[in-house]
Amino acid sequence: MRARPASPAAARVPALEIRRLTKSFGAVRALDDVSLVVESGTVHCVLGENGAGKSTLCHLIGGSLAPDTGTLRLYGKPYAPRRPADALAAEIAMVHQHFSLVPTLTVGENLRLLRLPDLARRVDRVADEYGLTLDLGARVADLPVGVRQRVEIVKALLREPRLLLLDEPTGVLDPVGTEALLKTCRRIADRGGAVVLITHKLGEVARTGDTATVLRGGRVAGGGPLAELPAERLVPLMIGRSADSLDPALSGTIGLTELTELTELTELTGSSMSKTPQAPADRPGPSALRVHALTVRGTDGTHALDGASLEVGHGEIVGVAGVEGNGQSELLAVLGGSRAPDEGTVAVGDTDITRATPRQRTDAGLGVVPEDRHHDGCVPALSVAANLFLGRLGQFRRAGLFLDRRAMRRAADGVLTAHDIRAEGPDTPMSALSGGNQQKVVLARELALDPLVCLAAAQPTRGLDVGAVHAVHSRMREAAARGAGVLVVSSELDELLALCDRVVVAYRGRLSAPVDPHEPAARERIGRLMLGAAAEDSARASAPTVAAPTLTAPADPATPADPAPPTEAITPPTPPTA
Ligand SMILES: Nc1ncnc2c1ncn2[C@@H]1O[C@H](COP(=O)(O)OP(=O)(O)OP(=O)(O)O)[C@@H](O)[C@H]1O
Repeated sequence: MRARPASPAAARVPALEIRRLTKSFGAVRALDDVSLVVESGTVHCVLGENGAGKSTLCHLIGGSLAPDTGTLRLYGKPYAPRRPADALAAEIAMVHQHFSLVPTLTVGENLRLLRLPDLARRVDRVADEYGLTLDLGARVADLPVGVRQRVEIVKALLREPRLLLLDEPTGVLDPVGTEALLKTCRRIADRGGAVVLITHKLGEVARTGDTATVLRGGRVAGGGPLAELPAERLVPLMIGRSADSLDPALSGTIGLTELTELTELTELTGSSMSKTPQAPADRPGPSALRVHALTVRGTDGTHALDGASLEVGHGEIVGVAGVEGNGQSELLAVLGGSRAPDEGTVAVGDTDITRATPRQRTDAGLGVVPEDRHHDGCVPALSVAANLFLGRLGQFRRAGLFLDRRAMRRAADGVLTAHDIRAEGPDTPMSALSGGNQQKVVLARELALDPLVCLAAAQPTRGLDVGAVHAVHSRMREAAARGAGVLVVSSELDELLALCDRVVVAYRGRLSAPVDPHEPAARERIGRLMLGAAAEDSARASAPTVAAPTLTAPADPATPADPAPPTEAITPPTPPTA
């Protein structure tokens, strides 16, 4: 980011002025008379529940959408972008919720697509100034989503923009990555640039932001300098009810624990924990999920998963913590069937699904919420109803042939209401939903599996507003209470501590022995395991506890899962020094 001229006159000109912006999609008014000002030298946070209009605002500033009415001014001059190239020409860079990288190319090849002069110098400069280094030779498809996000952020910074727009950038980052990004935002603002940061995390807002605007139902619900907007004023503006009404377990997930005003909430954490119910005798298999000695090797022989073992009991919620890139992505990919393990077995109930087809996994009762649900979890061009019943459309076929669309719509309507999914209707294309509402669709679909023996979810509350986080936690607890095993991979340690019965830590492709999140020093112990302390001992200790299971084969072995394409291994990141 280039330093801005420091003349007093220049300092008074806002970086961005938005006046009375309105944008509708058919009958949906996504933005309604929205005005806001972003001063240069500041981080301006835009907050609001799922579907409030935040991304639409970003798209209007970034030129990928045009407003119906309203005007924008950039550094004092009229600004009316009609296409993204106009925004780039005006030195605005954006990082969207969904990645725009070409997965089959390397990081370096993706950067070269920007066609920027002096690319090597720019890459070095971003690495020096912001500490954002990249492995230019790594293939994007092989990178965990957090690293892909870092590539997107570097891409934006390479342009040396005057205004940087970040649409929920930290959802896919682990705490270390989040911290680095927030520092980057701060540094940009301190050097005279301007940042618009869209986030659901109030802790991030408190640590990084200078000013905020809260959107609700497409309108400005409030805003101003954050010094005058403590959390107890922001939360009601965002969700229409007071912070006191929130489940204490939520406070960590949305970052409230970092706000001194609300620390007392965290003391209550634990009061609403799920309690492991007695598993009825007729549950299939000895446990809901058994992962035994799973190994996934890269083409260079390094281990992305290195003999990882894990067991989730019926009615139990088990969390996987860890710094990103320590095998969590590969574990979910193996469970979802997009990657075949080199060694080891996976069983759901009493069914071996190690090499099962997606259909066989579903039939065995395994629901999977993948890490990158936009690409792997849904089909954006299909309707919401089709996405809700993906893989189960057969239940709506009449005479084995015709799809009873009315019945499907009726069923979808019920799910939309039950899960508070904000969509015009079941026929709306998935691509027209806000990011958080897409996430709710994927979760609703996987939770509705019948039978649901085990749900494996990566970052289940990523991108969800505080109300939706509350609902998702409740649903996962309900699924466990009904006897399903729930495996949650999350970069939010607070979320895992609040939600789980046991937490294991991924480190260099291994999983530690479980930690009881209710023990007094659980956070510190997990933190040490995340940095590798005692990981070897712990992994050794846990290995014999999961014996190689004797299992039945899936019902239809006719179509074995495709072997995973050869991939380059990702070297786990060097753990940060404490
Ligand atoms: N291309 C589109 N076609 C139709 N409706 C759309 C389209 N894009 C957005 N919408 C609707 O506009 C409203 C605002 O969506 P937007 O994505 O801006 O919300 P958001 O605040 O970013 O939500 P989230 O936090 O879930 O990402 C929603 O009702 C959404 O369904």
